[in-house]
Amino acid sequence: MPPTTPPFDTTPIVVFGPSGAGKGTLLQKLFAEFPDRFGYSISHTTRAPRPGETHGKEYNFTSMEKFQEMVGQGAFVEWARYGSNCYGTSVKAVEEVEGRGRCCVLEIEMEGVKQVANHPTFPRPRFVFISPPSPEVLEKRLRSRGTDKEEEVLKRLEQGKKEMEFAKSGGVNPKVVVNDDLERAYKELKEWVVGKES
Ligand SMILES: Nc1ncnc2c1ncn2[C@@H]1O[C@H](COP(=O)(O)OP(=O)(O)OP(=O)(O)O)[C@@H](O)[C@H]1O
Repeated sequence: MPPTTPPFDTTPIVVFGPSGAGKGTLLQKLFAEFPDRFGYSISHTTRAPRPGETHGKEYNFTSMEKFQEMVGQGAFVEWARYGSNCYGTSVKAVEEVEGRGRCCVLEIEMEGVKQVANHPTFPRPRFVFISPPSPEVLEKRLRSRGTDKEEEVLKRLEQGKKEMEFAKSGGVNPKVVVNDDLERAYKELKEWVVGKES
């Protein structure tokens, strides 16, 4: 699969998969190997900025009223409410990454993936699902990552099952990369993302 339009294909890439499957680990490798090729979009949020956070840098901070207005206008590729705050990726934020000549990478969860796939105007991105080799390995990785309490681990595993079912359901028909051996999985992801030229 060669790179397409000059200098390369900037069609956004949606990365999803169970928590602990290795999305962050794989993307970190990709961004490190290709520092000028990819970018994350700046999300909108209704939560207040934390000390040190700047509007337009970490997030586009916005009021709930404005956020809801944008939802009504179809301005978000995907959005969600977590607790009392809303978070979303705007079409414009994705286009800004493309405008900088970079390929926008969206690392999102299942509900967001469904919204992206069903968005009325947003062009279809490329979908890749990062799968753990097995549920047992996923559990082991989540535990050895050591970032979550027991209750959180169980919640992530439960949600992970739903993500696995969704990926198989044919809704978005993603490229599937099984993250068994990290170097092998990375090579497969890289070849799918950038082609075999690198
Ligand atoms: N191929 C692999 N073999 C062994 N361990 C791995 C592999 N890939 C990732 N890991 C480890 O598994 C854990 C989970 O990986 P990571 O944090 O990248 O997952 P994630 O999908 O980004 O999770 P989240 O959605 O919660 O951010 C980490 O401790 C990571 O170092």
